[in-house]
Amino acid sequence: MQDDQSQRTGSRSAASPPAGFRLLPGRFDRAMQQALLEEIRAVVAAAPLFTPVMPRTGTPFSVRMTNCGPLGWVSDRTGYRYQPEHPVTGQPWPAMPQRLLDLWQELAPDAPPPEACLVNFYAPKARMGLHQDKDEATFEAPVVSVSLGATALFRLGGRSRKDPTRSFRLASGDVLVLGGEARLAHHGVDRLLPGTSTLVRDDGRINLTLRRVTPG
Ligand SMILES: O=C(O)CCC(=O)C(=O)O
Ligand SMILES: [Fe+2]
Repeated sequence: MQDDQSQRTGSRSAASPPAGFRLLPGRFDRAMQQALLEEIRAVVAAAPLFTPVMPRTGTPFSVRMTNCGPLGWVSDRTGYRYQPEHPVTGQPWPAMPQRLLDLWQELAPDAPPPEACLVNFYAPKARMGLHQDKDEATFEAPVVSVSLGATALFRLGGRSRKDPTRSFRLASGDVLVLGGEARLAHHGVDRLLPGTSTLVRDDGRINLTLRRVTPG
């Protein structure tokens, strides 16, 4: 028999996940998801979603983005980077909701506070290719990610792009932590599973990714 965790991670025959990987299914209940969604709506009202493009090629991402916190992650033809202002409005990013700062405190008590919360908005056909989160100047803190809305089929690999990958589902309210050995693990979203949540309208998904960018 598979236990619940191995069923979720599809890890029956694969190697065990890297140390520092944590999946907290249902960490946010529906009421907390709703409250967080309202806070993210306020963030998007102040800092509208933009469509990042790939460096050099200018190919648009299928995911639209914004940020909250002192720094925000952006991508344009000149590269990937963190910056204190919105690339279109030139305004500072809105503050990070206290609920997210509390989550970070709970999951990364020894790390300095998060500086960036990237807000990824996925329409039903959006995806995110396999990548590492490595634009930060420090990897001392974990990446903490919160999923809202449609379930994502998430892929997690290793530090090398060639390492084997495993797939699992990230449902609304799930929290994922990539720290320690897993901090530089490759990961991506293969696709969304339609009809899996009513939280975000039109089968959309929002992912919030909290990161420390500069050394503490
Ligand atoms: O949407 C997700 O679950 C992953 C997002 C991600 O990997 C990123 O923003 O770097
Ligand atoms: Fe990532």
